[in-house]
Amino acid sequence: MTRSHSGEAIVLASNNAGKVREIERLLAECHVHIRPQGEYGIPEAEETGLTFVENAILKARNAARHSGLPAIADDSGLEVDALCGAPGIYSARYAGPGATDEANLRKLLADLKDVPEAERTARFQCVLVYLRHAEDPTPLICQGTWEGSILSEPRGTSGFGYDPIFLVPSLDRSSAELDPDTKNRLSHRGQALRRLQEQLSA
Ligand SMILES: O=c1nc[nH]c2c1ncn2[C@H]1C[C@H](O)[C@@H](COP(=O)(O)OP(=O)(O)OP(=O)(O)O)O1
Ligand SMILES: [Mg+2]
Repeated sequence: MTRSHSGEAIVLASNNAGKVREIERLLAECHVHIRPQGEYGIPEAEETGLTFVENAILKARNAARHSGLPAIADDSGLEVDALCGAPGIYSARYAGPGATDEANLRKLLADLKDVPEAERTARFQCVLVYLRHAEDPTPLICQGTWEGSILSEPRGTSGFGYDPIFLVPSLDRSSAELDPDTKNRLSHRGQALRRLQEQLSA
């Protein structure tokens, strides 16, 4: 952990409890001390970027600025080929501002109702950004991608977001049917976090 001052907490710039659980689980293994931004009463950043990396930087900078601590942010989403990459960076607000996971997932199923199985390919994208402080000019940026396809009905109860309709072809299960360690081993977020850990300890 040479990039963060030893023992100092890192703020996790996310209000998504599902993400926080997954990231905490992975980072616990390497003794990184992270605290979700909710514990510091940090106001939510506006996600005005046009790319995952821009939004992740905006979120991390907002958390670092308000806390005075290093920060990690995750910007992620689902790209569906039949929808030309939508909902993409707008995944969290696909059914409108402040939409629930359930509303977003239902809208996606409705938009794909006439799309045959073979054309329902999709992938999760995750970009993680680590800033040592709000003005850090050299953020660490790591990415992960998870290929799959969109089911026609939800399956499983684990995870969050679009997990119940994301089919992991190699396992013939939805990502909401995976236990947390299996999801972290395969997922876009797990891949990005392992890369970030390598960079943090380099
Ligand atoms: O592993 C995943 N399994 C299922 N769904 C997922 C996953 N990873 C991202 N997603 C979906 C959830 C949300 O609709 C969007 C992320 O949006 P994104 O703005 O990055 O996060 P958010 O607003 O939920 O929380 P926050 O910005 O506070 O971190 O993509
Ligand atoms: Mg968000």
